[in-house]
Amino acid sequence: FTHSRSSPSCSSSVQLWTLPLPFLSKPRDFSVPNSSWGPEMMRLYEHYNSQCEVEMEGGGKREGLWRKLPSYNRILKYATGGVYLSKIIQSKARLFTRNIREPGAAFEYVLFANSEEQKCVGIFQAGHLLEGPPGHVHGGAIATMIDTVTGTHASMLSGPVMTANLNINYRSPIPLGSTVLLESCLDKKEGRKIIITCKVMSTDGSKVHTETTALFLSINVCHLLERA
Ligand SMILES: CCCCCCCC(=O)SCCNC(=O)CCNC(=O)[C@H](O)C(C)(C)COP(=O)(O)OP(=O)(O)OC[C@H]1O[C@@H](n2cnc3c(N)ncnc32)[C@H](O)[C@@H]1OP(=O)(O)O
Repeated sequence: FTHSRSSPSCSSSVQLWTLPLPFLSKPRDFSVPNSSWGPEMMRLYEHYNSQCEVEMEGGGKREGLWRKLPSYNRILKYATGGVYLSKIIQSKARLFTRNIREPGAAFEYVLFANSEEQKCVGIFQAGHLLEGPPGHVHGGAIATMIDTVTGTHASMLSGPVMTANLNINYRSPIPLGSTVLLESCLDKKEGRKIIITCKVMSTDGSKVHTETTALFLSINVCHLLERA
C-alpha cells in the first residue's frame, strides 16, 4: 500500500497506516488456510495462489499476475494521540472481521490483487455466527466483506481512503457455511474519488448474490487521527 496525501508533520502515523508493513513483532497473517476451510475455499485459494508465482524455464520463479494480500487483526497498532486512540482502546481494538478467534465461526477470507487488470478478488467462507435470515448470511456481514474487499482495493489504488458510499443490491441470499467469490473492479478515478464495482457470486459463477457500486475518498490520515 502506498500513501499519496501525507504531510510531513505526521509522517510516522502515516507510515503505520500504510499496511501491510511489518509491525514491530511479526504479525500473524490470518489469510492462510486453517482446518475450517472447506473444499471450495481451498480450491479457490489454490487457484489464485498458484498464479502468484510463475515457474521460469531453467527452474527459477518470478512474480505472477496475482498477489496474495496478508490480513492482520489490527490496522493501526501503534498510532499515537487522540481520544479514540487512547491507550486502553488501542490495546483492545481489533479489526472487526478478525475478532472472533474460533476458526470458521465467522469471517474466513483471503484477498488477492491483480494490479495489471486493476482487480481484486476476495474468497469468503461465511461461518455460523454470521446468520441473518434462517440458514443464510446477514446482509450486514455481506456488506462488511464488500467494504473490506473494495476498501482494500481502493487503498491499493490510492493510498488511505474512507468509504463514502456503498450501494448494494442484494439479489439472492447466501447460504450459511458456503463459500462465495467477491470480484472488485476499478470503475473510475476522479480526483480524490475512487469508484469501484463489486459482485458477490457463487464460486461456479452461476449465481449473482449482490451487485455493488462503492465510492471511496482519498483522505489525509492526519485528519483522521487528529479529529479526536
Ligand atoms: C483492511 C480493511 C479495509 C476496509 C476498508 C473499510 C473502510 C471503511 O469502512 S471507512 C468507515 C466508514 N466510512 C466513514 O466513516 C466515512 C465517514 N465520512 C467521512 O469521513 C467524510 O464524509 C469523507 C472522508 C468520506 C468525505 O469527507 P471530505 O474528505 O471532507 O470530502 P467532501 O469535501 O465532503 O467531498 C468531496 C467530494 O466527494 C463527494 N462526496 C462525499 N461524500 C459523498 C457521498 N457519500 N456520496 C456521494 N458523493 C460524496 C462530495 O460531493 C465532493 O464532490 P465534489 O468534489 O465533486 O464536490
